[in-house]
Amino acid sequence: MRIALSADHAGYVLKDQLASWLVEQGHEVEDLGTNGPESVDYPRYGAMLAEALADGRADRGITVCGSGIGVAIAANRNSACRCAQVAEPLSASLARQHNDANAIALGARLIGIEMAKACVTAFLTSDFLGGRHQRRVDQLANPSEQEPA
Ligand SMILES: O=C(CO)[C@H](O)[C@H](O)[C@H](O)COP(=O)(O)O
Repeated sequence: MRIALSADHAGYVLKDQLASWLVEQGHEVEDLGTNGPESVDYPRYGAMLAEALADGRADRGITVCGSGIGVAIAANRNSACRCAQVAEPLSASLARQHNDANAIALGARLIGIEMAKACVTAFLTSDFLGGRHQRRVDQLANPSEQEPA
């Protein structure tokens, strides 16, 4: 699978660990940075991840900041991106099964490498269930099709 990764300064160590591990597993990884501890601003890194998904360079995305929240908010400003902030594997599976998430955001200050790998494995191996979930995902892209309350 082609997987794009990005991180801010709080997440780059975890991002690099995940990138090496994913390459070992045979995935094609695009590392969008950042690549050092200098303080950077997360909106750029969330946005770059979403752009890699939007233009078709990546099938899935993983983005990391201190909490996973900032990069997720930034990535989700691009309508091509459905990014779920997750801290355990069940949420990562549900993000695929119900939300057809094409990206996850991890918090490097919240979870360690083994939990991060468990989340990524669940994200990469779970399939979208379609059906009623497809209707809802379609509504995300086109809010005018939402059913009245
Ligand atoms: O966006 C965040 C919080 O929602 C991320 O966790 C950032 O990595 C964090 O805000 C960075 O904080 P720092 O004090 O500038 O290292």
